[in-house]
Parts: sequence; C-alpha cells; structure tokens
Amino acid sequence: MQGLLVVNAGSSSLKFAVYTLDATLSDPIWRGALDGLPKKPHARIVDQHGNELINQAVSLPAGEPALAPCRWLLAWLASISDITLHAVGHRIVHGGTDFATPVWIDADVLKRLHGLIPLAPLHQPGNLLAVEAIANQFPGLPQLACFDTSFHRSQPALAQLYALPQAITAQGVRAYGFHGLSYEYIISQLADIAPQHAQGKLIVAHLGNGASMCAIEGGRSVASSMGFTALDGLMMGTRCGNLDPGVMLYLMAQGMDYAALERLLYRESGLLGVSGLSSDMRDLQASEQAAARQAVDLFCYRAGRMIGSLAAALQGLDTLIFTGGIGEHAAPVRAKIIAHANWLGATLDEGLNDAHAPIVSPPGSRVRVRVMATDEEAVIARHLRQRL
Ligand SMILES: Nc1ncnc2c1ncn2[C@@H]1O[C@H](COP(=O)(O)OP(=O)(O)O)[C@@H](O)[C@H]1O
Ligand SMILES: CC(=O)OP(=O)(O)O
Ligand SMILES: [Mg+2]
Repeated sequence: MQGLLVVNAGSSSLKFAVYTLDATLSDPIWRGALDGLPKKPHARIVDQHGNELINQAVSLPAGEPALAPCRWLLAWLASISDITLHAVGHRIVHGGTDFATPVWIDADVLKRLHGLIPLAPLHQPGNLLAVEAIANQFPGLPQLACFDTSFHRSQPALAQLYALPQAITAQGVRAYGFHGLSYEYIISQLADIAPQHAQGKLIVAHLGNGASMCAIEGGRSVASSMGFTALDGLMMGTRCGNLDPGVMLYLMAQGMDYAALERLLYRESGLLGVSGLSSDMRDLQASEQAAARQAVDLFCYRAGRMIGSLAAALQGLDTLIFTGGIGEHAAPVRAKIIAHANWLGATLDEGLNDAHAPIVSPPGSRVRVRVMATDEEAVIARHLRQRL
C-alpha cells in the first residue's frame, strides 16, 4: 500500500500519522506519539479502528538525542511491512520571512531552514534532523515543510513590529508567532461545526508543553502571544514566557554566557523552574507542594492577562477556545484561566468543564468557551495531498 507519513516533532513529543494515498480516507491508518521526551519516552500507537498497537515506556536508540525519536519511528515503520511511502510532510517550527506557505524541501530550502536554528533552538534542530534522517533512509522521497509561522503572516504590520531601530527590524527581528498549524486546524473545524462563529472574534489558547494564544478574526491571525521565538508570551513547561529584557542584561552582567542563558530560558524555567518539581502539568496537579501550586497559579494568571491583551487587539471577544494537551485535558486549569477572564464575559459551567464538553460555558455566556482537540498532523496531510 502507498502511504503518506506526517511527522510533528514538538518540544516534548514526536507525533506522527500514516495515511493512505486514497484521498477519500481522511483518517490515518496509524497515528502515534512518543511523548515524555527527552527523559521518559513513552510510545502509543493506534490503528484507524482505535486498536492499540503499542502503549509502553520505550528506550530510544543511542546517539544524537534530538535524532533518537525519529530513528525510533523509522525502525517502527520498517517493521510494518505493507506500506511504501509516497511522500512525507513535516511540521517545521520556524519559516522566518522566507516561507509563508508549505514548500518542498531541497538542499537550498534545507540550508535556509538551518539558518533559522538560532530562532528556534528547542525545535528546529530536531525538525531538520528528522528531514535528514528520512532523506538518508529514503533518498529522493519528496518531503514537504509546513510551518508553524505561516498562519500568522496575515497579522497587521503593527502586531509584527518591535520597538527597535528599523535596521534591526530589517534583519527579520520581528514577531512571527507559532503553533500556526494547530490554529489552522481549529479554525477549519470551527468552520465545519459552527460557521457563523468561525468568522467572529476568537482567542485560541494552545496550551501544551509549548503554549501560546492567538487572536483570530475573520479566520485570520490578528495577534499572537509568541513573537520572534517560541520563548515569548505564556509561561510554558520549561520556558519562561514574557520576561523583562532587563533580566537578561542583568544575568549577562553577572557573567552568564549565551549557552547558560539559552538553557535557563528554554529548558529550566516555566512550570519546571517555578515548581522545582516537573514541567508536566499532571505532576503539578497531583502535588501538594506550595511551589507546585504556585507554578500552576502563575501559569493561569499569566494566561488570564494574555486573554485581556489579545481581546484588546481584537477590540472584543466572542469565543475562547482551549486546545493542546493542557487545554484539552486539564479542567481545573481551564477553570482558573476562565475565572481570570470573567470580567470579559467568559463564564464556566463546572459540570460541563469537568466533563470536557465541547462547550464549557453555560447557555447565554457573553463569551462562548469551547474545548477542541487539535490535530496538526491532519493539516499537514491536507497540505501534502493538495500538492501531490
Ligand atoms: N490529563 C491531563 N491533565 C493535565 N495535563 C495534561 C493531561 N494530559 C496532558 N497534559 C499536559 O499536556 C502537556 C503536553 O501537551 P502536548 O500538546 O501533547 O505537547 P507538545 O507541546 O509536546 O505537543 C504536558 O505538559 C502535560 O502536562
Ligand atoms: C512552537 C512550540 O512551542 O511548539 P511545541 O508546543 O511543540 O513545543
Ligand atoms: Mg505541540
């Protein structure tokens, strides 16, 4: 059977899906994830009927850590005898100013994407290593890059601008925004289930290990919490989010070098840094420790403030949508964030929220609050099929 492979290498997981070439079958024949990366890799793979093929802790191949999840995936694929890959689609986190739409990867594209590694040091190396590993194993196999940044290219000029000298802006130092494939999916789903709402003023909160929010109107990105890099905005699993740049100057003056600062801001801050316990929301919710509670409270407080900022960019708010691992599954976190947005007219029905209902606000809530499962792989597969 001829198949399409979609690879979504995130900061704490490698998600993937295999589709048949038959365009009438839009669901993947297999989908899976290696999550708990890098320390506690756990694999789960299901087939199109929901049967579990694998659900267990795994040990990853030795060697380059950023490459190990992809090598594990390729070894699993090799064990599936009845599939021949026709093309591959990748989530690539940063497309910079060059790539506003998906692009087939060749040597020149790969070189330009390597140039963006400093703008996404937690993601881009793993994304590109996956492309290279697949190219090595299947020479000549077409590979499509789909970017987290593309969805945000429609933002008004002011939303993309930093208050820096024009010469620095001209180098591409501007706000890009990320998680665009997830936002694209959410908008297309909403257009299917509630077309009249999809055109309104929306804030989508993609709360996973990486977390961002996007203000959307008329189906287009108006503003986002993330900026030049995926460090900006909300507090995340291990990333600090909004930070006074003066803190970095202070730490540099104290002798911290680039590598130490990068480690601190990308890998040692956020939920992990504040709690001193874990970057995983499940661990923090299960903990009685004061620092774990404070980390969750800070996450929600900052998310609440961001909703206010994005509502200002939209000049109003009709619908708030939660998605991503935390947004889809952590009912108490949603409740706390919505409490911070009560003043905007967002209210909560506790029973609906605890049940993870599609709409968790009561009828008549001025702002409708939805919970939607995201599917970045489906968007990548759609882009891939459009180009075959
Ligand atoms: N049932 C749950 N309750 C609370 N948090 C959860 C639950 N399931 C997943 N999460 C959180 O979701 C996060 C991962 O989100 P996900 O979107 O899958 O990650 P990634 O950003 O790597 O794509 C983890 O930090 C985990 O804490
Ligand atoms: C851009 C980003 O933060 O992605 P992830 O959520 O996969 O870490
Ligand atoms: Mg993700």
